[in-house]
Amino acid sequence: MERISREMMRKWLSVYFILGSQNCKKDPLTVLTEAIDGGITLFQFREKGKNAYTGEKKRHFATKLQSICREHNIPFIVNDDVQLAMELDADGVHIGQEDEKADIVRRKIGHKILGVSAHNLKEAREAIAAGADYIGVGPIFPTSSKDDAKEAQGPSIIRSLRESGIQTPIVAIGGITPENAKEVIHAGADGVSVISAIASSESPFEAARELVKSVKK
Ligand SMILES: Cc1ncc(COP(=O)(O)OP(=O)(O)O)c(N)n1
Ligand SMILES: Cc1ncsc1CCOP(=O)(O)O
Ligand SMILES: [Mg+2]
Repeated sequence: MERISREMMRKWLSVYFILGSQNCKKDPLTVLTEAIDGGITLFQFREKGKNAYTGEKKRHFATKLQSICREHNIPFIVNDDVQLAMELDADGVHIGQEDEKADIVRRKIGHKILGVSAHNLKEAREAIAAGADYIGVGPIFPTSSKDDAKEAQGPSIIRSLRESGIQTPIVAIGGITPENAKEVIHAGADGVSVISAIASSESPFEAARELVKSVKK
């Protein structure tokens, strides 16, 4: 397997859904299946926060979500837990500034997809130098899905990264909805990453469809 091309990465970032057991109103497996039917392009398993599964329960839950992704050809990314990603032979890993260092993770995962969170130009440049295939930028808008989230920066952070010459694929995250998704795409993001817009929706299928439409417009 080779490193993913920028072109393919941009396509996959289009509507990037993140989920953990704590985010869902109904059965997470149903939520993921509906979201896939609605058109999501990439999935991240993010099991953290209050009452999050750990150990064997976490691993078992991850394998169920991964099977659904495999059935539908949706790449499966693991948040934070590099060891779990390797054990499951996931398609990639997402890490942030407080996690294991990106260059070390790149060495561990070979050519799997590496996503790294960045909040400013310095972090973005370091992530790219360390081997990130994409950067996750946010929170763009206020979010209640991450306890330790930094202050929202607005879509201007993405515009400013692009104006500073960052050409690596970028996904915007934090408080993104079908209503504001267009704004971040116009600012230069390749896609949007969401938890609550899909996971807390009465209809994850409709929510995913609306996001797909907004990102395309
Ligand atoms: C696509 C994407 N972007 C950013 C994040 C946030 O990662 P991090 O800063 O490590 O915070 P946690 O998600 O680990 O709480 C992400 N998960 N995905
Ligand atoms: C994981 C993460 N990183 C920055 S904001 C955020 C949470 C995004 O969740 P939501 O889409 O519900 O605002
Ligand atoms: Mg993290």
